[in-house]
Amino acid sequence: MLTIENARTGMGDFALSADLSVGDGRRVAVLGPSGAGKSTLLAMIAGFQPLTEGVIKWQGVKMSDDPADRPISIVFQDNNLFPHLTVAQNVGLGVRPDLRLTSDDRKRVAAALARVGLAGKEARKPAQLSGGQIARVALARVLLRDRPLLLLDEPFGALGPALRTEMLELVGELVAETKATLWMVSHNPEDARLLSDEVILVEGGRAHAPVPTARIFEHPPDALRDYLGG
Ligand SMILES: Nc1ncnc2c1ncn2[C@@H]1O[C@H](COP(=O)(O)OP(=O)(O)OP(=O)(O)O)[C@@H](O)[C@H]1O
Repeated sequence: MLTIENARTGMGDFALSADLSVGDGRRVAVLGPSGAGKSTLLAMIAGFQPLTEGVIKWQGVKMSDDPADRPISIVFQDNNLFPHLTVAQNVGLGVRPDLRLTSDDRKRVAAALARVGLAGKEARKPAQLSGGQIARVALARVLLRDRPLLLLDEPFGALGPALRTEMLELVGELVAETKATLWMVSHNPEDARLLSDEVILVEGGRAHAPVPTARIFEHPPDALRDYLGG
């Protein structure tokens, strides 16, 4: 379980607080108005955004201050690929940041790429891939890292609706296979409906406790009513 206890952070005149927990294997959509602090919440969990108060615990133990030591993979909107590295190298970074891959590592990279539908694309550079394929490379890296918490910060926001649905379905399969807990920031409530069990609403300087997705759609809070069309 991930527990955020009385946590608070701030940047300039912006402040965000959170006091909530999410069980293992849950799929959580993080929704809320633009600028409300959705990315900030993920950055707090990942360790990029320091807390001014409170603590974040994983399985009851305070997480390391070093983001690299946290049990987390994070994918951002730009999919954080290095343009000068090949697809295989970009994925290999997930296991060995110095890219000294053993033959066993290379097999695992190839298997992860095959799992996301990119068999045979190992030697390409990101510029030689479509938007959907780039997103798949980022997911192959996540698969290889095999961390129990997967944080997605709008990684499919630039894709068209059909492709986005396809990618969300793939994410659903991958988290089911790896039993990871998913935290997904989205601007699109349909993404939440498709993939999440629970919704965390971020608004008014607060990340609220998770609510079952169905209940959010039946009784949308004011902050979501506009883009839920209610
Ligand atoms: N470096 C900074 N200094 C001061 N304020 C900042 C800084 N970076 C972000 N902010 C503010 O922090 C708030 C939260 O930003 P954040 O990116 O977490 O929101 P968000 O809900 O993810 O937004 P969006 O949906 O538009 O991506 C915003 O109001 C933003 O203006």
